[in-house]
Amino acid sequence: MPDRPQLGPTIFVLFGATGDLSKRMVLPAFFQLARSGLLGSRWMLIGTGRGTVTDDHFRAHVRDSLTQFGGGHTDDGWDDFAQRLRFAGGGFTPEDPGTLPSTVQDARDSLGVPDAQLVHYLALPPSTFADTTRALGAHDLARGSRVVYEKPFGTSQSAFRELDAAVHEVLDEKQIYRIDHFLGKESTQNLHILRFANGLIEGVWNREHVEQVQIDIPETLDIDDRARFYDATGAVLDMLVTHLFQVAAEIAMEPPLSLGADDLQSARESVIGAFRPLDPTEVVLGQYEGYRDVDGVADDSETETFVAARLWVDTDRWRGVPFLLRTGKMLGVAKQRVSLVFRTPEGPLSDIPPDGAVLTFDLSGDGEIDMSMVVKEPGPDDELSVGHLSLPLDTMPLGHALAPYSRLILDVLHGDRSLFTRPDGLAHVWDVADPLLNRPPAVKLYPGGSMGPPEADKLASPCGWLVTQSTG
Ligand SMILES: NC(=O)C1=CN([C@@H]2O[C@H](COP(=O)(O)OP(=O)(O)OC[C@H]3O[C@@H](n4cnc5c(N)ncnc54)[C@H](OP(=O)(O)O)[C@@H]3O)[C@@H](O)[C@H]2O)C=CC1
Ligand SMILES: O=C1O[C@H](COP(=O)(O)O)[C@@H](O)[C@H](O)[C@H]1O
Repeated sequence: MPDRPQLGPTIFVLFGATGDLSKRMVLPAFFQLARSGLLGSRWMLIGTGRGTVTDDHFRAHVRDSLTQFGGGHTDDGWDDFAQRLRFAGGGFTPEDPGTLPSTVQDARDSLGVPDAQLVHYLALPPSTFADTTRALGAHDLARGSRVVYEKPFGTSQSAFRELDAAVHEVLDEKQIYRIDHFLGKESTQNLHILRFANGLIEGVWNREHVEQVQIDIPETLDIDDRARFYDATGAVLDMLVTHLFQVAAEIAMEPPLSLGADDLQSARESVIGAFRPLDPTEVVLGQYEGYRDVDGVADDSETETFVAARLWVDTDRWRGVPFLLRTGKMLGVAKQRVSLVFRTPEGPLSDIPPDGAVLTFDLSGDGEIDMSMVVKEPGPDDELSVGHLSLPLDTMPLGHALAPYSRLILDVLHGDRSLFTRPDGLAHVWDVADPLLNRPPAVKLYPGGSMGPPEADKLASPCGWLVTQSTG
């Protein structure tokens, strides 16, 4: 990231500040930015909610969140951070703004800047996005502001269009930041940086050299702490058409004119228009055994906790190359792997190990890039074997990895929209998902700790999934 200019005076309004996402992700991310000196000194954070909470109670809540989810090191920098926190209660609807307008005015007065940049972060249930946006317009808090929408931004083509229209009645597209935190991961950004910075990689980034792409995010997590949300959502909406599609678009995109925000966003979002609508016979849905016994899950729930899909990208670069996508809960291993499997070359060598040449991006943690290659086994004979090279990104000497939410919030504060989704891309997402949503295959049961229903393995044949239970 090139050096960023100093942040101007900013008021960050966190809607849903006492909720789960704020506690686990947004507040720790904000604290990381403050402690790293990336926020400068001219900012305030206002939490909002429907209850009436004093500033001091809110500060105590924030401190608890940081202790629990921010790595526990709150002492350094806490006093300065705490005195910038305020709470505005009483809810926020088009009819009644509660105390938010007056709290914003107080924050402007404290900063001594009447036109401080307003950033609204909607860490709220998606059902409230439209009304909260209307309320921003009604109470004169939308003008010149930036508004961050959590996912999912719509749950079907029609719901997406309705929400998009409601939001655009109040805001210009340039003010809107639809977040997908997988785009904020260090390794995800390396999908385009590694490619465009290295001719060696860019030269083979196509169907002539790549046999298949795997985007594989198995999780060992269950859904106990968010069962109601999950049961109404499922793996297809929670992960497949959101995070996995955006990562697929990062891989599949054509070179943008520049890595400037508009060009990068355009390249990524427009290739989604070339994703072929999913064929339900190329999708496997699963539910882990015992899911229906979880508190908050319906006894007869058909919600999928696992999805594997074969996606085709109909561009000259990728025609005929399967993109294999897989994710699920309660699986045997937790990994976040994106792999390009290279074709075996024609030539003088026979017995080349299949799938020996693989470039892998590990999206978890600070990220890692790995390369497997077929090499000669040292010794007297020409025995072939597969060797591995690893580049953990946290070993880069000048690196200071930011957590995905920290990176994306920083981008919003600086008005950089490169890593956010656009409505044209999202409209295509729903075109691609529609056949699956309308004609889903039967959900197969799988035992917790396995790698999902066996039918998913057939989708990936002949190569098979690179992440297996023993990879863990
Ligand atoms: N939690 C997670 O792991 C993830 C969440 N997300 C997304 O982030 C957003 C927030 O999620 P999460 O924090 O889990 O949600 P919560 O259910 O915890 O809700 C957040 C807050 O919103 C307020 N709220 C709830 N219902 C309403 C309502 N009807 N009207 C107005 N305010 C309401 C509540 O605050 P109060 O009572 O103080 O008003 C609540 O604490 C969602 O869009 C979700 O999809 C995305 C990725 C992961
Ligand atoms: O958005 C979500 O992402 C998480 C996985 O994200 P990560 O931060 O662990 O990489 C997933 O577990 C969750 O179901 C989904 O809502």
